[in-house]
Amino acid sequence: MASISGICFSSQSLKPRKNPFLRPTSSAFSLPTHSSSLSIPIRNSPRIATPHSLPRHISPDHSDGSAFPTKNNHGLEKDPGELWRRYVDWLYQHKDLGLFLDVSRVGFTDEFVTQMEPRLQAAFKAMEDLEKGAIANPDEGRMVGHYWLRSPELAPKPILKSQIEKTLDAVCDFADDIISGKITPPSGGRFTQILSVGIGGSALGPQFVSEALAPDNPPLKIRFIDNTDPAGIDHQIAQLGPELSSTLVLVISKSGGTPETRNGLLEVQKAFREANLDFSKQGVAITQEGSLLDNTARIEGWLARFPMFDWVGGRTSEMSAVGLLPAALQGINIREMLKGAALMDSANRTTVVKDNPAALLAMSWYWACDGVGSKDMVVLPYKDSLLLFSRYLQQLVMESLGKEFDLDGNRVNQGLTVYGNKGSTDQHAYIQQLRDGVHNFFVTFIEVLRDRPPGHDWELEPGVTCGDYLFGMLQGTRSALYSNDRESITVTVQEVTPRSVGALVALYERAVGIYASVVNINAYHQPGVEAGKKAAGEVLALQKRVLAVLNEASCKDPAEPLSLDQVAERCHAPEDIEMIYKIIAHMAANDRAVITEGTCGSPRGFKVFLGECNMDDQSFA
Ligand SMILES: O=P(O)(O)OC[C@H]1O[C@](O)(CO)[C@@H](O)[C@@H]1O
Repeated sequence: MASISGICFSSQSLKPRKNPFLRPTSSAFSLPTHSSSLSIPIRNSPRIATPHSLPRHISPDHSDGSAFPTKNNHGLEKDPGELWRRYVDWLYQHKDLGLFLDVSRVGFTDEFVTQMEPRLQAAFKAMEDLEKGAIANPDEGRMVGHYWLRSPELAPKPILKSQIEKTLDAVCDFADDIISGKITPPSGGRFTQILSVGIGGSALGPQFVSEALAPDNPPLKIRFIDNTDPAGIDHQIAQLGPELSSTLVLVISKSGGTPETRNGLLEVQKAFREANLDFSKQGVAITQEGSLLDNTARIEGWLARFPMFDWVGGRTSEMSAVGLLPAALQGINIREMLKGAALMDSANRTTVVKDNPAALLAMSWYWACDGVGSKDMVVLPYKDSLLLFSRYLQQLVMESLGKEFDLDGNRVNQGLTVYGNKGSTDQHAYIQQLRDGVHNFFVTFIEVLRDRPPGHDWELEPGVTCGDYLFGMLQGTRSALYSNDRESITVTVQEVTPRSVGALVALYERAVGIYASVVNINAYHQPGVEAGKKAAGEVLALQKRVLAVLNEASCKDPAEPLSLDQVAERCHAPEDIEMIYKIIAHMAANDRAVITEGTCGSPRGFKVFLGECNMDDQSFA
């Protein structure tokens, strides 16, 4: 009997069919009834005809008869004098932070601004209530308190204030003790590496901040396991090599039950066992009190545990222990990060729209994407160290705004797509399409004025430095895009410092919250993610049934393999035959089942049996 232990897929033979496990979570686009009492200002968009030029979820016939702002028929303003006046008129500056926000290259009209005013005022009120401890995440019945993390005095209860302060002190003390060598690994010497195990909001902030702010020679270097990809995990562990014995492992999970993170932990613990190391002496948990992870860490006596709070969401947890502990261990000044965030929060509490940078962002997003996500946000920092900002923002914005229903239960399929990388690198990749191709985006440039630390610059040709080129590329791209009616926002900071990074995080957290209020959605839950997790769980449950069926068959008659139809029937899941084929193919590729009489591209021909019969397996009984 011929056996094939690995198979290849033919795209022709595996035509997409309905996958019962991975049902779409949102149905096709449909028009909701908008029941909010406020009218939503929308634009007629005669500027450039695109399929998305009218908001899709809002009927233009407002019951209150409000007029739509009309737009300049000749595209965006091009007169240099007018543009300069618009730039000066709308430029926002935060003096203490050295941060500027330029929304002049977004073409909103005065009429649009006037019509947005009541919506933004309502959003400010909602934000004020949120900061005072309202249940701002109604689906989960939770307060939303990430702003208190940098201004504990604003926390609505003294106990919360003291929890925040105590945790911050504990983070600082622990990081100091690790760096100074007061706390040492069992093997002696000092901790030299951090291995951070976490995913989503429990990884993206720490990754962004590390890339942005870690010094060239940090006291501890950081690596991340942020997936359940075994090869990726092996790579990280292999890279640590003998330094595993001086690695501090941070296991970060708010819920304490995320499968990818649990798997990462189990894999790392196995590596520790194989190296004869005691994981508990090097493991640190950051999680909600009483979670599975917290209990494990407590029972196993891990080196330390830090709390995550119920009222801090994963994607807004950078200023909690989640972001602060890894940052502090890398020698990053976390109190400065908090200060930058607090200053930005304070600026964003004004109810004067023009003086409120988060509101200016939210208003510009609304204009640029018709309030329905009709255009994508391309984030282009012109600074290598801010490379991961777009990836960080991707979760913050898309997990917050990508919602099927609004707060009144109407199907709205909201969202705002975020992607990006860095300039000027992307000039030589996809900016060709941005300038000339499909007009489905607006850009956010992140500009950093300081090119290099003082005293390090030099002119690579008379009067021109390397940084001048970077500056020129940014300004040139901004102009070239605008001349072809592509809108952009520019956020400028003096330098990439803990303070400016804290301010950027706070700016976007607030902009997302305000935008969500304006479009009437809950920014603080993520029901769609649960659907994918549930479906993945169902696939794994089916795999267990398949294994049990194969095992039972092998025990009865090892010489008689089963067809896919037989396996599906014995699993009582004939409708899941495609998934069963994929499960078997995956196991075969990993030497965990033997497929006989099969050929690539014709799954129906496969017959399958398990190499060994496990008489103890009662799972199918
Ligand atoms: O910190 P946790 O609970 O492991 O969750 C990780 C991530 O998973 C999500 O819940 C989505 O699955 C994110 O919101 C979160 O940041």
